[in-house]
Amino acid sequence: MTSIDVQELTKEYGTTRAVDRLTFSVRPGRVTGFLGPNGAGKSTTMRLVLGLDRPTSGTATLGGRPYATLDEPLREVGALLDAQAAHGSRTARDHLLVLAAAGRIPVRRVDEVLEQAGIAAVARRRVRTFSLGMRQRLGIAAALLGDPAVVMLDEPSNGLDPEGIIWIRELMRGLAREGRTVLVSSHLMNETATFADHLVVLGRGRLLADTPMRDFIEAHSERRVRIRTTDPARLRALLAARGHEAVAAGDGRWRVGGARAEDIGALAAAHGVPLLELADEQASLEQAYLALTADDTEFAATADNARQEA
Ligand SMILES: Nc1ncnc2c1ncn2[C@@H]1O[C@H](COP(=O)(O)OP(=O)(O)OP(=O)(O)O)[C@@H](O)[C@H]1O
Repeated sequence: MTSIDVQELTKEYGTTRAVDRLTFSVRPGRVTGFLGPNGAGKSTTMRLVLGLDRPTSGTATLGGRPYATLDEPLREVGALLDAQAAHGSRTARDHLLVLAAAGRIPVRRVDEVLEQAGIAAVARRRVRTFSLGMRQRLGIAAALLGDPAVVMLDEPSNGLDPEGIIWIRELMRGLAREGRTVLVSSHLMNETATFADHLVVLGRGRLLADTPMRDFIEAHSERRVRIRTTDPARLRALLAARGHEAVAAGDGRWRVGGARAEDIGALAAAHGVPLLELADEQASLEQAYLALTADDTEFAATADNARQEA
């Protein structure tokens, strides 16, 4: 089993500290979502793990070894960093054949991954005729070529149509089920919520969170209950007496912050207030993420920016 281990990793470009004393591990058997605002350092971290750049200090290892010392790197780690990387004048199949030859990977794998990525039918077309989504699939095929234990994908949903997005989600879940280590960066929170088990969140090069997704949402969002009743005035009064405020949602429903459905249900039952609807509302990953990263967004529009642009 191969983990990705990042220890006190720092990368400076001139005066910019892209990655700042970062420490985290990515474990096998689950999909880890890699999140953070633009410029937070996600791509730089992935490049450092893949030995494409040298750290200023600290280490990044795969199964305890730096990428440069791996005997058969393509068989140990597969990555999609830039879907435009394939040579436009080559066919998709030739592109993969070149990679396979360099990594001493059998030709049979080329046809397997073309099939797996859903591009077998266009395998003999030149890459420059490919749409962004097809290039993305080719990049993913290349990442899987060596049947690697570790898979790192930078924005894999980019350019994919709805069917492609479902495919990549199933693919990542399947890779994790097979016991592989899967690290996936994304800006799409609703999408990430459908495939990630665990999250690593960066802000300005630093680690903001390294936690199971469920815990992340719980920790960064407020509890809230949605109710609908035939007697809102009475229920509001009962709640107010217990320090809860019911706020009208405008559609006949009420929302009560900081409360649990079971407590409100018991209160309503004890006082004979009929309830038509009662549910705990789970905050979305997007809400939790925005709450956490609000102060770490390098490129957020400020009131001043907004005025200048107006
Ligand atoms: N080769 C480079 N030279 C100079 N600065 C760089 C270089 N690569 C990255 N940076 C800077 O490092 C910081 C982190 O960039 P990085 O691309 O790693 O962020 P990211 O989290 O992947 O962002 P995005 O979500 O926009 O892809 C940014 O401020 C970026 O401008």
